[in-house]
Parts: sequence; C-alpha cells; structure tokens
Amino acid sequence: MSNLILFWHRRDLRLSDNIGLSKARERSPKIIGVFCLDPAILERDDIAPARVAYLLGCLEELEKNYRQKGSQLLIIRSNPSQTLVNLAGNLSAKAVFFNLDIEPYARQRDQQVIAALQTKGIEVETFWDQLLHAPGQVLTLSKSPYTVYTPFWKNWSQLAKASPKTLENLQGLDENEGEKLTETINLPTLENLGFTWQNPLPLAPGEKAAHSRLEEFCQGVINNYQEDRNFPAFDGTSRLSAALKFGAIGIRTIWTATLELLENCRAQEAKNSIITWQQELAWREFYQHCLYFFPELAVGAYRKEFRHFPWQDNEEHFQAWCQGKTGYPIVDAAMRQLNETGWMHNRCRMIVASFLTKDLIINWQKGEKYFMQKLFDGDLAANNGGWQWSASSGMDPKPLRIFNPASQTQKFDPEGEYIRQWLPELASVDTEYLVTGKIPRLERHRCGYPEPIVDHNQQQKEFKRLYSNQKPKQ
Ligand SMILES: Cc1cc2nc3c(=O)[nH]c(=O)nc-3n(C[C@H](O)[C@H](O)[C@H](O)COP(=O)(O)OP(=O)(O)OC[C@H]3O[C@@H](n4cnc5c(N)ncnc54)[C@H](O)[C@@H]3O)c2cc1C
Repeated sequence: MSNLILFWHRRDLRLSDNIGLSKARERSPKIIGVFCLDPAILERDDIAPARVAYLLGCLEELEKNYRQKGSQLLIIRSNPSQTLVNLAGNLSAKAVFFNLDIEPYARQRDQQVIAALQTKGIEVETFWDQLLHAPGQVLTLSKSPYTVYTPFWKNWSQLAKASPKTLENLQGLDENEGEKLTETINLPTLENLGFTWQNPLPLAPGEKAAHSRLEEFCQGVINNYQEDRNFPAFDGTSRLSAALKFGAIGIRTIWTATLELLENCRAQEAKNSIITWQQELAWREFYQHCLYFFPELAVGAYRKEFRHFPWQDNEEHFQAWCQGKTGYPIVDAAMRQLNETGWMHNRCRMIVASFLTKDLIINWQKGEKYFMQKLFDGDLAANNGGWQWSASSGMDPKPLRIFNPASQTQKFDPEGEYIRQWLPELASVDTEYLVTGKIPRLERHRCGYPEPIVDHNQQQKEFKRLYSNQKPKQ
C-alpha cells in the first residue's frame, strides 16, 4: 500500500504553521502538495488582476519551498472534483488531506471532492486552519452563533489558542510515479490566465515576505496602531490582509507574535495598540463565522429593511465613484488608491462605502463587487461584512451610520496629505479647501477637478426618508 499523501492547498499557501499539512506529516513523510487553478473561480467576473498576481507569486514561492523540503507542488487547472480525484487515483495516493474553508462555494465543492475520493476508496482528512477558532467553537450561552461583534470578541479572546508548528523534511515522488503525472501543468503566468497587472503589489507575495512584514510591523508600527490606523496618509497598519486571505502566513504565527509583544511591553499605550490589533484579527474571524452560519449573507442583506430597498442606482454616479471623479476629494483619493494599488486604507473603505450607499443611494452590492474586482486582498467574508456594515444592512447594532466626507477628512487627513498623494491635480489647492471639500468653482476648473456630483446634506436626508419608509410599521 502506498504511503503517499496528497496535500491540497487552497487558502493556506505555506509550509509552516499549517495544521492539515502537519497532520499529514505525522502520518507519512511522503507528501506532495497540489494546487488547483479552478476555472469556476478564475472565470468569475469579480476577480481582481492584482489578487491573481499575488496568488501566482505565492504559488511560485510555495513550489520553491516544497523543493527545498525534498518534495514538490503540483499545479492543475480544471475542476478539482475530477482532476484532483484522477490525480490521486493515478498516483495510488493513500489519502488526500486539506484544510476547510467557510465560503459557500468552497463548502459545496469540497463535499463533491470528498464524495468522489471516497467512491474511489481514497481516504480524506480535513482540518480547520485559517481561523484561531473554527465555526462552532465560539457560541453564545444558548449555543447559537453570535450576530454581534462585541460579545463574540469577549468570548473569543478568552479561549485558549494553538501555537504554530514547523514542518519536518518531506519525500517527493520517485521517477516511476513522476511519469504518471498527466493532469499537471507548469505554473502559468498572469498573462496566460488572461490578466494584466503592472503596478507593484502592496505586499510582496509569499511566505517569506509575509513573515518579514509581520516582523517589521511588530518592531514599530504596532505600538501606535490604536491611533495611527485611522490616518490614511500614515503607514499605520500591517498590510497583511492578502497574506491572511491566501494563508501566506499562519494565523497562529501572527497571534503568538502579539502575545510575545504583550508580555514584553511596559507602556500602556502600546499594550492598548496591540490589543486593538488583536481585535481586528477577531473581526476577521467574526465575519468568517457569520458567513459560515448565514451563507445567505453572500447574496443579500441581513436586515429585512434592506431586502427591497429602493436604491437609485444612477449609472453615471456609479461610474464617477469607480473612477474617483465624484468631486469629493477624500472619496476620489481613496478610489484612485484602490484602482492604482489594489489596496485601500480601512478608514477610506468605510468612507467610500458610506458615500456610495448613503450619498449616491446605490446598492451596496455594486460596491461590494467593484471592490472584489480591484482588491488584492478581496475576501468574501470581510468584504461582504464591511459593505453590509457600511450600508447598515448587516449585523450592526447601530444602524444608519452616515459618514460626512468633510468631517472625516478634517479628523483623519487634516493636512490633506492623503488627498494630495492620490489626486495630484489638487496638489496646489489650499488645505482648508481640501479638508472642507469647499473648493471654489474656478479653482476646480483650473485643476480639471469635477464639481460634486451630489449634495451630501440633501442626499442623507433623502436616504433617511427612504429608509423610514422601509422600516416595519408598528
Ligand atoms: C467596505 C469594506 C470592505 C472591506 N473589504 C475587505 C476585503 O475584501 N478583505 C479584507 O481582508 N478586508 C476587508 N475589509 C477590512 C479592512 O479594511 C482590511 O482588512 C484592512 O484595511 C487591510 O489592511 P491591513 O492588513 O493593513 O489591516 P490591519 O489594520 O493591519 O488589520 C490586520 C488584519 O485584520 C483583519 N481585519 C482588519 N479589519 C478588518 C475588518 N473590518 N473586517 C475583517 N477583517 C479585518 C485583516 O485580515 C487585516 O489584515 C473591508 C472593510 C470595509 C469597510
């Protein structure tokens, strides 16, 4: 009987701190990695070129890391429930191991793959790896999933968390087995897959870059995170989101780093900052648990009031928002940052999402999709959670949050630094004009910068009126 285990990588593009892979290694040293470029994902119309560029970069490094450990990573490009199963059969694999995911598509696909493998008599073992606590481990006293973040955090933060493990050396395929590889391909380029992305990525792909970024962040930026994370002109956040989305770094590695910092930290301000960062990691887990237990979130509003909301969906306004031409400097700067880099600062994600839904009265799902088409860290659970929070359609005990673009700018970009960085045409405009948004008409004309496409005060009144008509009558 063969002792070969196929390890199917999905959102865990790394060798270290990988629960499923460590479990496979406990069973056998002969482990071959597999990654499937799934057309059902890559051919969707909400795939960001920057995200695919990051994915391919991670796979390139993973191939190298497998070789260094004595084994190999195989790449296939078709439906995994056929090709992965055929591959496992051709190689007479003893078992296929993989880590589970919370997304509705992945869960359904995995059921098909498991069934097909079992029909062939191939053992399947699955694990939870991408979260510190799997769905079902964090429940209310009545054993229900949480729908509010604060009590989730209180419970989640008290639970004991696993530590990361390193991986011993592996054994690869022998020559005979290598000849049976009919399904595998060389890792394609971005262009082979039909995408183009030329700008530098906000974080270099792969395990090594993610670890260096964590180290750098923990050596300095994290100590002022509580304050600095709000200012989009600062490098005040970790930028680890894509690494977390694709699992270029393990969540236990990140958590352990925060615990070590807390242990060695004396200043209360720095301690608060580290805890604030931990709370962001818990938001990530909260939204993943929500999507797991309420998969319908992926296709519509959580709150009834928003299921038939009379969105105005003006296409010209939507295009102006996408292109960063709304005439509201903070909104436009943020959208240009997204379009040019594939990343947007969290404060700005909240501002532009509020603007799209409350000022332009456009369905949040259009914004959600546009973000997925651009973000290098685009992630269904976090993106959907962020959009539903901003639209007031989601699990937020404080509905009807409306951000005022001018007061947000005055608080969080008081010198207009961020605006000037992303809207160079406004570089010479007075700070006072930039932060109030009250740029005189002639000045706008001189800079080639548009007039505001809507009036914030009027639109928020209109939004509230529409909303009050939707509320269930007592
Ligand atoms: C409308 C909207 C859409 C968003 N879309 C995404 C998305 O597609 N992918 C994504 O990873 N995040 C998304 N976020 C959350 C947040 O903006 C990003 O995680 C963050 O800006 C990434 O930068 P960072 O890695 O420097 O974050 P840091 O501030 O360093 O936070 C550390 C990590 O915590 C997690 N995190 C932080 N804030 C949140 C949050 N509010 N919700 C869930 N996880 C969080 C991320 O994994 C992040 O990398 C969205 C937020 C909003 C308001």
